[in-house]
Amino acid sequence: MTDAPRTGPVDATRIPRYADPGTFARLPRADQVDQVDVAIVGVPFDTGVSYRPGARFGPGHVRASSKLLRPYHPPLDVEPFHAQQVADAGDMGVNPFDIEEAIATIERRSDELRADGAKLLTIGGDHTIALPLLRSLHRDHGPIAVLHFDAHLDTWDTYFGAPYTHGTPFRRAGEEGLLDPEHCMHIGIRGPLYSREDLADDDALGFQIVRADDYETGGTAAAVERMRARLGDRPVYVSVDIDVLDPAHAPGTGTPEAGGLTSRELLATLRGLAGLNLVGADIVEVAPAYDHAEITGIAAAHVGYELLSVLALDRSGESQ
Ligand SMILES: N=C(N)NCCCC(=O)O
Ligand SMILES: [Zn+2]
Ligand SMILES: [Zn+2]
Repeated sequence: MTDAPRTGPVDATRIPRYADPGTFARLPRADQVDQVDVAIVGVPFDTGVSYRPGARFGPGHVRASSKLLRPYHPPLDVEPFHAQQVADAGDMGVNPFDIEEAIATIERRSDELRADGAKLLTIGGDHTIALPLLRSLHRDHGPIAVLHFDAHLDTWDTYFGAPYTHGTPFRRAGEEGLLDPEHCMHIGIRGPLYSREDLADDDALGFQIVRADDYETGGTAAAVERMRARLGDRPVYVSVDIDVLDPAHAPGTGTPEAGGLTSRELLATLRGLAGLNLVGADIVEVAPAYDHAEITGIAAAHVGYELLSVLALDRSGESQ
């Protein structure tokens, strides 16, 4: 990274926030800057869902809900848009009628967008998209420590015989050798399963679990401690299914489950990643048709801001 001046967001004291076509956080487009450290990229795809559709509209909604973000992050003492060049690379053009073609496109576009060293923060889209993104990252980093925030395990085998769905990406990733089984973790798991075997299968893939209920007993600090111990110094991919939040904090999603994290707990947990080796991240399952007053969109935008802030600390070599 050089000390070249960075192009930051549009100044909200000169051009009102609601005035322009929406990039994430009013950042420049990728084609407006010389070099990109972190690319925000939308993946408007929801053909993998098992219940409510609509996450294909997630990228636009999260961008629209991100206009109020400001340049300075006090708890981490970092300016995520100045410590690194962040830019919005727009949306991938993925086929809504052919899941296998869609995931091949996502994998190829991830390779292309990362070719010059940019890291990706991807906005879904349903959780299916994590599989091709991990395939792409595995080529550069080998087995990945996946930190997965979700109400659901997403390690099921098939739905209606279909192997590529939003409930199965981490099962496929494990089978394909993309995961580092000593260093993966789910956070926020809760609710009914199909059977006991779901947990045994999940365990065999290498996931440890911080359950949503664990926040009741140990609080955020204990969750962060377990998370950091599990991830160590491995290359970490952070996958945030917005349904990790309680439906009160994220109604706009396709498979809501009661009893989830508050947005404060999620944001504070993400902050606990400072200093770890993040190689990429996604925010998935935002389905705006079920949202109200941008509750879910704003939560997702702040998740993005926390991720960009810990990425900035990675790059500058600072840590908490
Ligand atoms: N939201 C995600 N990623 N997965 C949910 C799968 C839930 C199910 O239909 O059993
Ligand atoms: Zn989920
Ligand atoms: Zn999920």
